[in-house]
Amino acid sequence: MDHVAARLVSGKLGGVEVERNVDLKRIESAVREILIAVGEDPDRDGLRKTPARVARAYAELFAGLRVDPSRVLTTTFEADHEELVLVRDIEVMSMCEHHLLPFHGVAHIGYIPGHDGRITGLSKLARLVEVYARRPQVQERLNSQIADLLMTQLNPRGVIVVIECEHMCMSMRGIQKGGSRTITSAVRGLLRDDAKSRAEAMSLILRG
Ligand SMILES: Nc1nc2c(ncn2[C@@H]2O[C@H](COP(=O)(O)OP(=O)(O)OP(=O)(O)O)[C@@H](O)[C@H]2O)c(=O)[nH]1
Ligand SMILES: [Zn+2]
Repeated sequence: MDHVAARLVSGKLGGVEVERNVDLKRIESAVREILIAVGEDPDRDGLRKTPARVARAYAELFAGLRVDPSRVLTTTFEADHEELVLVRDIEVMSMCEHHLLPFHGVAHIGYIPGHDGRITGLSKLARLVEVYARRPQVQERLNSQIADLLMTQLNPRGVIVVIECEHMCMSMRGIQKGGSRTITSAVRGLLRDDAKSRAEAMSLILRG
């Protein structure tokens, strides 16, 4: 197995090099065992390559475990902008750590730059979502990890992250309530402490 494929298709996630390879063979043998355990024949034509496919898919879906998120926001600019910057509807695709089933939806990320007026590239916010989402996750942790890293690295006056997702573990199995969306939020700094700033950000987020 070539090393780039073992890491991820491109070898990069969130614009950052994926650090370690994944043990594809180990995933393959585990998937083969699962297929046998659920009553399938892993040697039938349609399933013969499935363990290897799932291994490559998992290498991709969990590549965020092998990327250092603090390397995503390295580009910052002087912009002399001290008001809210908000990127809405950033696609989120993650895997629930309880059932290893997907949850998907959108993230809205806003921040008020620090007094130095430094901002980051807009795409970096989406890249940060990607790195944290490609791990076994719960929505709440995904949400606070994004907010906390922005606070630490960008040194802004405030951060707000709102995530809305549908969880396949609630739609396809268990309670089977398709279409329900879970909304979580994390607010930090001025956006937590100042009701007017928070209300302004929330109204922009909820407008869509
Ligand atoms: N808070 C939170 N819960 C989640 C998330 N994803 C899945 N869950 C929940 O995790 C819980 C796991 O509950 P358990 O009782 O241990 O597992 P279970 O028997 O499969 O639960 P059911 O889904 O109710 O059938 C479920 O209530 C899921 O809905 C998430 O991102 N955040
Ligand atoms: Zn789940």
